Amino acid sequence: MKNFSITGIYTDLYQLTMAQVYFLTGKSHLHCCFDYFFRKLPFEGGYAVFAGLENVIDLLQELHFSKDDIDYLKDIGLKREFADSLEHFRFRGTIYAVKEGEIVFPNEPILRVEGNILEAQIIETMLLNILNFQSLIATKAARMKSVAGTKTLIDFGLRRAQGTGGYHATRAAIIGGFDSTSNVKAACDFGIPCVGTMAHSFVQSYDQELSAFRDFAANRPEHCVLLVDTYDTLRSGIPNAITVAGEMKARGHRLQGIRLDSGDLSYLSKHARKMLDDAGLHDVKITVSNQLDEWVIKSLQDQHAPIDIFGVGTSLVTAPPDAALDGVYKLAYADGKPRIKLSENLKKITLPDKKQIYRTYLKDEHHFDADVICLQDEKAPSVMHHPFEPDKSLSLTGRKQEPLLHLVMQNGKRGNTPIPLKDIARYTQKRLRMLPEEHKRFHYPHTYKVGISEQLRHERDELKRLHKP
Ligand SMILES: Nc1ncnc2c1ncn2[C@@H]1O[C@H](COP(=O)(O)OP(=O)(O)OP(=O)(O)O)[C@@H](O)[C@H]1O
Ligand SMILES: O=P(O)(O)OC[C@H]1O[C@H](OP(=O)(O)OP(=O)(O)O)[C@H](O)[C@@H]1O
Ligand SMILES: O=C(O)c1cccnc1
Repeated sequence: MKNFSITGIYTDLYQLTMAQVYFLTGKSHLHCCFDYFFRKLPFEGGYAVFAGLENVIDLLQELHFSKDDIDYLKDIGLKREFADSLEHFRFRGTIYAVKEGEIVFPNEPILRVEGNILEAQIIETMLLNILNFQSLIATKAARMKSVAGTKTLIDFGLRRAQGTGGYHATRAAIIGGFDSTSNVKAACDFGIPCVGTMAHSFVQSYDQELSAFRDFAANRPEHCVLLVDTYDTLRSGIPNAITVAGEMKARGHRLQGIRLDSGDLSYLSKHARKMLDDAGLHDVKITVSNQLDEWVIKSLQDQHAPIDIFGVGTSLVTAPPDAALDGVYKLAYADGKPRIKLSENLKKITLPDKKQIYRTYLKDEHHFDADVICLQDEKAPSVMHHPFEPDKSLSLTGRKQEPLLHLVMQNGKRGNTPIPLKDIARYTQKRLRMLPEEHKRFHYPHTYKVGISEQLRHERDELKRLHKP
């Protein structure tokens, strides 16, 4: 897998300023652990899809500071002694994480970085930047996939994305369930099927729509999808497409499809299907696009629109109404001791120490309905407590449980062979099938239970007492 060329300065200045203090005060080797977790599910949904892990591992393996980076850091005021030491910086930490593509929930320590405080601090911004964005987009994509079912989803988002974010958005879309992309660079780098139709400008540049279709078909007869809504979809676009399909057939080719990009997509697709079928073109596929999102796709499905392919841009890559996943990176352990961050807001008090997450299955053992966070070395807990409401608990006795955190990087080296994107995407769909339906509905999904073990609760409450003035 390839990545943008990213070096150690892909971070916030304060990470380096703190690292400088650790370096100059001889604390660089302090061992610590940071947890990555988020607090709020996006889209008022019932789950999130964890994405970006493989990119993080790849980047951490390569992470270094170039000579130019070091000169720049000196220019902006970092001390020469510290800046020069970065020439030898390499990430040598250890990472535990849930599998990429896993279904995850608020407050779960989805990923843990263990290392010296200098390296663990410097990587925070890059790690959050990648995981928050890709997890957000993978979750949005999964919502679209959940309503598109077996129909094809294409990412058309690059032009609408927040700058180069469109690159990783494509990767995340595939994890969430998209099939292909129009984004050539992402397709090339990540091994994703690369597809495309035609733009209105192509049709407009000809005096006749039919001539445009003919030239396009002649030039790419194996992959020809004609955009039929430039002038009049039913009276011009589709009849012209049918004419060209006939001509292609006579030359031993097949028109792959048509694309509708405006108007009532249900009404037009029904008429288009009938016109194509009446012409014997049963295998010509109908693609639609135009400001689609999960709600429009669901509505079109409910209207039984005979659409084969949905092309989605803006809503996929910008993920409205949530511009970001609120994932954070918090210190949980340092210098041999568990650490806590207190807050007036109970929900913002962090969970101390090195932890594990156990996923708990229903009796059928094919569906999961609760996760419990515990201390790393605990066996699967038999009871879980509500993290903030002391009276609420749930017995887990006799239930199948599965640890979610796995070693993915040890002392700076990848712990496994890279996982192909296709396999990650397959894993996401498999896990989504194991999540009960009530957590997947769009309106007021049932809240998935995430609790803490007795021992973790005890440790957290002791630390709270210790630090409360
Ligand atoms: N049958 C349908 N059911 C639900 N939503 C639809 C349907 N048809 C189209 N839409 C969606 O409605 C939104 C607006 O469509 P609208 O017809 O106003 O725009 P338009 O066709 O692009 O207009 P214009 O002709 O100016 O290009 C789009 O998000 C589109 O995907
Ligand atoms: O609506 P979105 O979900 O963002 O999907 C991407 C849109 O981008 C293209 O339109 P654009 O007007 O940019 O170019 P075109 O002339 O090819 O239609 C395409 O036709 C879609 O409508
Ligand atoms: O290939 C297409 O049809 C396409 C590509 C990008 C954006 N909209 C459409």
